Amino acid sequence: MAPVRDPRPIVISGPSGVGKGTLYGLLFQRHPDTFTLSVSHTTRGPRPGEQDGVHYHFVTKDEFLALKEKNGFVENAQFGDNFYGTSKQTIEEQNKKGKTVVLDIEVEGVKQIQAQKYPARYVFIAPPSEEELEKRLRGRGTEKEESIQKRLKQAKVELDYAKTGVHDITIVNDDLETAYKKLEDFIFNSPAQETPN
Ligand SMILES: Nc1ncnc2c1ncn2[C@@H]1O[C@H](COP(=O)(O)OP(=O)(O)OP(=O)(O)O)[C@@H](O)[C@H]1O
Repeated sequence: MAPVRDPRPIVISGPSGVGKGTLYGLLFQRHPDTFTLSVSHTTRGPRPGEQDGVHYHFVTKDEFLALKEKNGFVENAQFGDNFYGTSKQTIEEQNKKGKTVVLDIEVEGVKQIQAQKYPARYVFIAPPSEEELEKRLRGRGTEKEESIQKRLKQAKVELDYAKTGVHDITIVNDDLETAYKKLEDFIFNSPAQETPN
């Protein structure tokens, strides 16, 4: 397949459990050396087995805030006591290596990237129905009941935001292979944006 013509990162969002990871996992597997998942910065400590620069860029709170002050993040958020963010430098370094960067982020992050008009392409992954989303979340077996309820509530926020029409494409992940083909086609075949002179 021809290389990705559009150099902008692909921002993938959608409710938890809809299949984002499954879809871009297939993309990475079927197009080796083409894509990379953006490595976030975080102030939380590494968990056993997590490597700096691979799973996260582990930084101190001071380092994080300094980078934020310099407008170094395309998006950042605080969860509990910890800060998380995607740095512009991380995206640009991967771009220079010829990789298309994939970002998997929540609605607030999407809004931040859009607010600062950072060049990106926006893909929203939607569930065939709320019932099916709940089934997948439960079927994955990774979440406790409380977490499932929280994710289902947040799903409504994500779906409402998608209805405002801010994404370049919405893909319903019903049949996995069909959804995958739509994602692949969008990434490889949608015309590259003209760069203004
Ligand atoms: N098209 C599909 N049909 C049926 N099941 C699917 C489909 N796509 C993904 N799944 C299953 O749904 C569950 C959730 O998928 P996945 O973990 O990829 O979701 P996610 O959107 O990345 O979630 P999170 O945001 O929480 O990381 C998994 O068990 C996965 O195997």
